[in-house]
Amino acid sequence: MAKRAHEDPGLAAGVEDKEARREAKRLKKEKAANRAETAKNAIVGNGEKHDDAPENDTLSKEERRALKRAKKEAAKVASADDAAIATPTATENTDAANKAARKASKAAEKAAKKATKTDATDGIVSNGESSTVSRHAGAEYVEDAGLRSLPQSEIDTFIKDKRLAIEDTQGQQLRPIIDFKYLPLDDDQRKPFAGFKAPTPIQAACWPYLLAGRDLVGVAETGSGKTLAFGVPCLHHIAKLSKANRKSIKACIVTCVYGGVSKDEQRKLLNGTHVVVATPGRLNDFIQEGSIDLSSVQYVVLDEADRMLDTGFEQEVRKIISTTPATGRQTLMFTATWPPSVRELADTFMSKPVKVTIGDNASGELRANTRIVQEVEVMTEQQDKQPRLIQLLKQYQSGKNKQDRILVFCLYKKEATRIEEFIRRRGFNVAGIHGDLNQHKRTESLEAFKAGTVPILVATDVAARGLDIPAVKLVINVTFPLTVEDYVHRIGRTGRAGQDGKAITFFTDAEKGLAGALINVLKAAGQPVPEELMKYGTTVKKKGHDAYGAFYKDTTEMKKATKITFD
Ligand SMILES: Nc1ncnc2c1ncn2[C@@H]1O[C@H](COP(=O)(O)OP(=O)(O)OP(=O)(O)O)[C@@H](O)[C@H]1O
Repeated sequence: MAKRAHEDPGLAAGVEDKEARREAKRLKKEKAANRAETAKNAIVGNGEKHDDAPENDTLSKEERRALKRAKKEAAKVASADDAAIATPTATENTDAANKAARKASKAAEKAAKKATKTDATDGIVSNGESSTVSRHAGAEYVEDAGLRSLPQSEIDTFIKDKRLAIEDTQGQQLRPIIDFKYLPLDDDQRKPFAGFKAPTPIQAACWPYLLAGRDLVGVAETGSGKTLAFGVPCLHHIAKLSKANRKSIKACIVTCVYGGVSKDEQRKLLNGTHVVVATPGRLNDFIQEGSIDLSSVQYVVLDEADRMLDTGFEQEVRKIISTTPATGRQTLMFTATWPPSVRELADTFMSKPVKVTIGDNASGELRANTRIVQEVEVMTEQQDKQPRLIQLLKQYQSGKNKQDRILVFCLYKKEATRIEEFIRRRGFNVAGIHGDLNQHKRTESLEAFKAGTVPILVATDVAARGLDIPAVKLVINVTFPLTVEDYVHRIGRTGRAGQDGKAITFFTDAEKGLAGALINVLKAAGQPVPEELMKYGTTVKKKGHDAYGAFYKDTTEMKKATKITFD
């Protein structure tokens, strides 16, 4: 039974020791409070603490271990305390307890010091002010002095001219990196854009937030350079890791670009890989068979994010994300189209993301690249399509344009095969890419088209998204896709990287349900709307197709956010 100190004078020394231990504990608590204060200072603009500035997230593995040790020691001290109370003769234990208390206190102090240091280096210096956002361990962004010293008017002009909107519920304000020279990279990391003049708007706007470790949704038209927008900070992040910490997969980029490469080949490549780029299905296959481990991943990108989150892929993506760390993970979503049906779902994977939208489109309306001239030809008869297609091919591949690349989209694999054959029989040099062809054939077709040796490629929607084929002059939609989002992606294979492009679309009664949404896309891009299309009406069906409709909720945009004005 516990004895009180005054009942036994022999306990006096023990009481003093206890006092000392209490003092040690108090000190430790104080340090923890300081540490919490440091974390609290990891705030963004509006003074709210960032949800994800948890103590442990900012610590390295080593630091976490030290903290764990410290906690253990503290627990030992606590039990030693109890023992001292419970056993009058516990004085002989107090030396050990004192030692443990000192050790625990020291370890906690060390961890706190390290943590403070980490928090400090996670800081962001922007506009001359020093503030801290410790979203992810190691995330560090110090705004370049040159960028900081630019007159605000120059930044404002850039934002206005590029029609850039940044929404951040955290109110963090970071200047867009309007010139490559303001990127904190070494020479090696500059190679991917060595030939480019300036960052594209989506790159300029996203880079600072991504380098600062923030979660982010980036919405920008097709061909606007989104790949480097997430790729550059990804590689920078990995390059910064110590060799020991770089052993496993650190970044995972999930895309829906067509797959089909042999598993064996890919499995071999996984060894020693830092970045994995994969389709959801293949990635889950590897996770299930245990050939890939994403538990050390710190950077997750959903490219073509709307597609990744729609009914076809959502569960696959959920499974993948559940195998990555829940905290300390930076999650990014990039897309050219951002239907309301997936916005709320997207939020469930991210923590207070910044939203960057290019093109006066803060609400994320469905928008096509405005450099693409869009023509819609309404046809009453399906059989009118083939002769018209040949007419167009002749027209656009004549004289000096003989080798111009033309991408012809069909809806179904069988249709694509039929159209490819039909075009070939008419004397054109053509290749095909669709799901019925084996990977070897697909790659061969794609390479020939890219190289320009085969200037016409007939494709299904496997080639609608993500494929970057330079200098496609014309996209012809022989059959309209199942959604208007897919239409925007299909035509987005032309007009890339600042070039002009053209898209000609055959539209028949069969697609009349999509007429309203198509009219909106045409109008938003300043394109003419043919009378014959208007006759189908302008109603936009919320549930155009299962792939987008099943989870449709008539939500407004993302949660209310502060629009940054950079004043
Ligand atoms: N800063 C830049 N200046 C000029 N060209 C660039 C720049 N950044 C990227 N590009 C080029 O622009 C093209 C399109 O880029 P990318 O494929 O990243 O577009 P995207 O926005 O991801 O398109 P999509 O939505 O269709 O997938 C690529 O050929 C890329 O090399």
